[in-house]
Amino acid sequence: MNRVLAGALAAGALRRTGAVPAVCHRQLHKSAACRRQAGRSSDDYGNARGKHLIKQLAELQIRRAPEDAVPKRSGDTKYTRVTHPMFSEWPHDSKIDADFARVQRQLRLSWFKQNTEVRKRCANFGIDSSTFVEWSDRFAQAAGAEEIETLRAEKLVPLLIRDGREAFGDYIVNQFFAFLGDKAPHVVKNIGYLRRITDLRHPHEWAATTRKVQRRIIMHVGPTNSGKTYHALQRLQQAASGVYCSPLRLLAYEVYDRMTRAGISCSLMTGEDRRLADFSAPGLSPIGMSINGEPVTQIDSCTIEMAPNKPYNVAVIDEIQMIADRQRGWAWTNALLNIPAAEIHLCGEVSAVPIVKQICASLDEEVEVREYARLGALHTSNKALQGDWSKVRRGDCIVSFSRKAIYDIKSTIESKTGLRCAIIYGGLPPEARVEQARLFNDPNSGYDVLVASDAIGMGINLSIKRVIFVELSKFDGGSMRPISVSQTRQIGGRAGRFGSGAEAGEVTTMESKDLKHLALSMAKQPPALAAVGIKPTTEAIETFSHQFPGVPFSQLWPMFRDVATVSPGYFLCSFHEQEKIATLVEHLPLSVRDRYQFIYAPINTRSPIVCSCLAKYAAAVAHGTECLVAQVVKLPPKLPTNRIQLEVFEQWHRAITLFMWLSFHFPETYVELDEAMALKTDCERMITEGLATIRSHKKAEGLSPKAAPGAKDTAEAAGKAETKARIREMLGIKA
Ligand SMILES: Nc1ncnc2c1ncn2[C@@H]1O[C@H](COP(=O)(O)OP(=O)(O)OP(=O)(O)O)[C@@H](O)[C@H]1O
Repeated sequence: MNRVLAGALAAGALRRTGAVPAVCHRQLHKSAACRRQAGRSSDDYGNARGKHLIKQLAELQIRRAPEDAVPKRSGDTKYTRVTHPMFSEWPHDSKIDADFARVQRQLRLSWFKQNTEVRKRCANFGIDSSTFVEWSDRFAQAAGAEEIETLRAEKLVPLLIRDGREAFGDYIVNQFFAFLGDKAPHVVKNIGYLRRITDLRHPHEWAATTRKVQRRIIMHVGPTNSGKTYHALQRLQQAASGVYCSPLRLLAYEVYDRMTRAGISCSLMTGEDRRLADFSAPGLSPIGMSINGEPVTQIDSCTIEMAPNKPYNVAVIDEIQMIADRQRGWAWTNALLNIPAAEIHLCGEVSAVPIVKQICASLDEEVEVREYARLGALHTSNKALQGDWSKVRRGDCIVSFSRKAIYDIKSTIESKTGLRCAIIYGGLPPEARVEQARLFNDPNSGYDVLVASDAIGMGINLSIKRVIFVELSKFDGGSMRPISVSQTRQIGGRAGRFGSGAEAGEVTTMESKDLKHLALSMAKQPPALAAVGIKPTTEAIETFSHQFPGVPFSQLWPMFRDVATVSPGYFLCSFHEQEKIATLVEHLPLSVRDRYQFIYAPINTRSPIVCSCLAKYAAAVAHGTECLVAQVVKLPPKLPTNRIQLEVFEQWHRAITLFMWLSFHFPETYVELDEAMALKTDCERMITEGLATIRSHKKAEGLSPKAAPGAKDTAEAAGKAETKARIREMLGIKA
């Protein structure tokens, strides 16, 4: 079958087998002339085609009906089209899946051979065009003949479905270099050495001292609101020394606050904020020892990226399922592998159990699993709101994933129901999110409803009675993707928080068409995690860079990824954001180490203000001068009066927190930490005051309920143009 497929592919005969829809075939063989006519480069074309194929996959997932699939047509018993949201976690266990999957893989391999971006990446290693054609052909043939273990359909298809086109493309290129290293080492100069220095197969060996510690791993798993974190924190509170590792600054601060209030000396370490434990209590000296020499309780609360490698009695790592996150997963892996604590408590979803057990087994460490049931009932309603915003009531949380839609929904609800809405989304500073949550939770604040994005999925205690999903798909930077089962459950599970006064929670959707999918997701366990993220060490990047003198850092980074090797059960975290940052500071004379620091700065490269500030900040390090926050950050003098102006403040806030983050990495350059903190507080005040007064320009009365989110608004467009002009002015960019 595989040979047949491989041959068929080469002969362009896939379509005749009936295995691939005609449209795919046409897409694959569209001529260069067509591309020119469409005004696209061949690269763009490659991407568009990739997108198209992914869409085809979504629409054409023909397989045997699983027990929980939604039948599209009555009487269709043999096959069913399974789309959203099961698509994001497509099981691949039946025969037809495997066959279909092989076809998809062939399509991707074919894409690989034709993609100009791939050719460019190979050219970075000195592979010329004809050599590429020869060896990519052999590679595709070997894969088609199932000769390459790592390219078997069972492995590739979940990867494609779960992680998307970009990660999949990276994986194929990486496997191509592995193939060359094996079969044609002469094609790439020094390939053996390059693969040795990019060998990341043994991450547990990076912390040799931890391996000497006898560790006990305890996993607290269960659905949201089941008391997992509560139990782990109870244990931490009793420990003589310990650390809490949080996915969010907000949560790290909450634990710091909780410990300090309980009279336990606790320090806080986040990227932007460091607070030492208060040893001013009588009998305690500043080094953490009581006067008679007995050690005192010392707890550290930190964000996961800051997890220190120092000995503790107890370490708590929260939201362990994030270990599989494509961007940040490495931080959880580092914490799990490296913290030398006698007891490690992991809190999170049950989906993380198998992979954690697998990793710990390789370390000869046993895992004890404690499962918890949800505290308080949660049910999925069998009725949607059917687009009727007047049905929104007190205690509801409306969930949408676009910032603009959130403001529009707020405006619509306020005008249609007279209820007042608080709002929470990822772009708001954590302090403003806490304030909005407080307003929503406080029955006397005058706020009744919450309109929020998935930012509520973690870390904020909310007294929500009912969660209403306006949509179940989210833009992931490249395309709209259904949110995963895990995300849906995490967000939906916010309804009926234990101890919030709303013990029985309800989940529903705005539109009836989404209700079935919501019910499926809420009833389903997220699938077991397949792999955990890692990132290369600075030393590995440094050694690699010496092999390519003169090659820009932004290019070095993907080159490293192309040849690196990781063990099964691990993946290299996405570098795409890092590549963008590397490009921003490319022109500056920075050392490899300094560049490495900058590219892991926690910034959103879609924010023009933050990007511009980063370049200015980095210039100070490169030129050895001091950088004063006031020289770079220029807060607008007036309060924001619309959401576009508010966005400018949000961006400035991120620029200030970036300054604070850098001040811990380059203390001699960024010296005005106190001034930065004052500016940050000022910015937060203006955002909070702005939020209280902002109303959409739109007359929501006249809008149809469905049109409310995402509707065009000319006043806002004018506001946007004005704000853009202001941003340009502030950044000194000519129009
Ligand atoms: N045994 C308990 N006694 C008192 N309060 C509890 C208990 N268990 C949990 N809680 C409270 O219930 C709420 C939910 O608990 P917790 O945050 O530990 O749940 P979780 O399973 O970690 O949920 P999530 O994953 O959503 O954070 C918290 O406010 C917590 O303090």
